Amino acid sequence: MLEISNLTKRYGSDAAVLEDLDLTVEGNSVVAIVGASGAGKSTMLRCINRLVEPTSGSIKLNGSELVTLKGAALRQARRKIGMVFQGFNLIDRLTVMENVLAGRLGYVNLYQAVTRRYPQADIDRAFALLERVEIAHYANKRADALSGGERQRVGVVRALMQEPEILLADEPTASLDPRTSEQIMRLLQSLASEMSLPVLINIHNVAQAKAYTERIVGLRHGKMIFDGAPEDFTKEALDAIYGGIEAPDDQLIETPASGPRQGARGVAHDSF
Ligand SMILES: Nc1ncnc2c1ncn2[C@@H]1O[C@H](COP(=O)(O)OP(=O)(O)OP(=O)(O)O)[C@@H](O)[C@H]1O
Repeated sequence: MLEISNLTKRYGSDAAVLEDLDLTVEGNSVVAIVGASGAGKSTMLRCINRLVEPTSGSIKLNGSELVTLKGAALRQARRKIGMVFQGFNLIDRLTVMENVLAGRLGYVNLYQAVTRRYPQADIDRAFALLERVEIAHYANKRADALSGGERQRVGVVRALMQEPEILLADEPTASLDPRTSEQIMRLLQSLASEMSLPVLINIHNVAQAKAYTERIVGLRHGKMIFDGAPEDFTKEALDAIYGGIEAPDDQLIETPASGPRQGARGVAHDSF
């Protein structure tokens, strides 16, 4: 379980980018973080994995305080936080398997890391996860030979190799075509439930947030102004979050069964 309380972040002496944020996310739960550009979505994820230092407040993962950690304790805690990135962050010249095993770097010793001699159990787990996301047949291919959707699956598996207690995804579908985006969202949703993982997804595409997550958190200027179920995410909530930018009505009526429509997605992504 993730418990964020009174989280505030200021960069230097600038105004707060996150202000007094409270958020609790249980295992299994997929939460979309939406908000206009600059609302503080990435800063929030980066505070959780401590790539950004929170100014004040508390972030607990399964009861352990993350904000005060330093050195080795921080490195150990970071292993428990899986990250999925918009640009996949793979090493192109390495194989899929090598990229995936990089998820174990926080666990193996220096010799194993440098020589890339991973324990057999790690290799077995990597294969099992690659099979789960249906790309095991690409294990020995170079990462740059894969399509965007396949690369993102590698990114997801690498994060899962960390045996994370939470998965953070920063715009995981923004570089993908609409159909592939939906597959990745569905995959994240299934994995959250199979692995009892809380998953936080920063996402600009409101239609996908509504279709593939069970809770939406809306940020505006660093404050949480919506926290509720997708069905309660009305046009008023959308307008409040996006500051009067007129949202097309059809963004609000999508369901997982029908899937987001091309038009709605285009507007959501381009407008926000
Ligand atoms: N390292 C930094 N130093 C100073 N200001 C920063 C830094 N990183 C982010 N900011 C500022 O913090 C605010 C929030 O940025 P953040 O990237 O968290 O927003 P976001 O909601 O993720 O936006 P986007 O959707 O465009 O990625 C912005 O005003 C940004 O300029």
